[in-house]
Amino acid sequence: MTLTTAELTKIYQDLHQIPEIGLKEFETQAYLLKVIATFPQTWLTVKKVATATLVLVSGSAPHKTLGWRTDIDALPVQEQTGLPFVSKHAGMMHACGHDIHMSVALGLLSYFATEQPKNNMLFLFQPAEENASGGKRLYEMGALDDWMPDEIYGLHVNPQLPTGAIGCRQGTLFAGTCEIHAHFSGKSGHAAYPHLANDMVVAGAQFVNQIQTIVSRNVDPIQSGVVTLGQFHAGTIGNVISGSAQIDGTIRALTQVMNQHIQQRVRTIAEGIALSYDCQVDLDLHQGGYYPVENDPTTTAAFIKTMQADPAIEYVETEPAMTGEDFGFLISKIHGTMFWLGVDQPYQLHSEHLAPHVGAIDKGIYAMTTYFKQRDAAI
Ligand SMILES: CC(=O)N[C@@H](CCC[C@H](N)C(=O)O)C(=O)O
Repeated sequence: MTLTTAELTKIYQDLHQIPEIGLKEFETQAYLLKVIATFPQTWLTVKKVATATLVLVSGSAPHKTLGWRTDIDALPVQEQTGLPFVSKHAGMMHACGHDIHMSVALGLLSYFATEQPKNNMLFLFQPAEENASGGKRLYEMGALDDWMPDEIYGLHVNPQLPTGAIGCRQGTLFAGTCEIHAHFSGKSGHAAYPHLANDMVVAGAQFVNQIQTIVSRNVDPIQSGVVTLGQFHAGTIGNVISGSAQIDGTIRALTQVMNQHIQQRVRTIAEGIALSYDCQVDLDLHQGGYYPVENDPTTTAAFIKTMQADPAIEYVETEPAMTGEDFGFLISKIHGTMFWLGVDQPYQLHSEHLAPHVGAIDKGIYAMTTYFKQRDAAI
């Protein structure tokens, strides 16, 4: 009854074709429910919460609950992979590998729906990892309360690791992030009369430049941080002075203290620009649940030991990464471990060309089935 490689490949290709933006994963949820309905249901209980799906696997002699979290949302990216199973949703793509994540989760669930564990297991198919802290939302609305896991685990694909390799580390795996949304408002006017207007292209450009000094001048060089401004919209035509500029970006840091320090510098610079350019700034710094992903010492030691002991698993000790994950929130509430699953690609996460190696699915399922069986017996 456990899903076969051919079935998992088909599931992956189907999911790849129906990417949806966070909190709108209706088709994805319907597809997941359809697949889950094909598993033996004897010890499964399925619950829907908006676009999230929670599945409890009731153990034979439960003492604890082991949690597995997968994210289900996609990105507003126009796919350019040329794959025969390309996204059917214009402007949307699984460019962060959540289609692989879901396939691994379904494979794992199909195994434990057939082989009953001793302890309970909770499978959380979570929306909105990319845009709206889906994990934090579910936790805070009490969706996990009845089935709260004692430990929680999750993975993320890694294009830079060989297919199926497992990458992990003690301590921080992923950075904490914080979105920057800055809107500058001045006075529009004719290009020929700058003295009668208040140009937000110039104010915005100064903001972009001054932000570059944060990492070079305000971050301890022994530590690290990133501030990327990925979006700048201002103006409509070359001979009109723009009265507004919208600039969006993201902060990354490996500790919450550093994240907050950088947030404060962004705030101060934005206010300084507003003062010196005599304009208004509306600044929204939004961290949500994107805390640093801090792996728990106990669960991570057990996980790494299992990975290293199995000759069929390629285990790699990885460095912390500046990618973010709203798993950071769940892992701040529930002890657990996150790890990378290699998908061997020349492209980065979020690239319109990303086409993860599908061979990673079986290997991810094998690694986690092995670990969960050992953990289930040990606790
Ligand atoms: C793995 C990955 O790429 N995660 C996203 C998480 C989004 C964080 C948030 N929306 C932000 O932009 O700060 C990432 O961009 O790292």
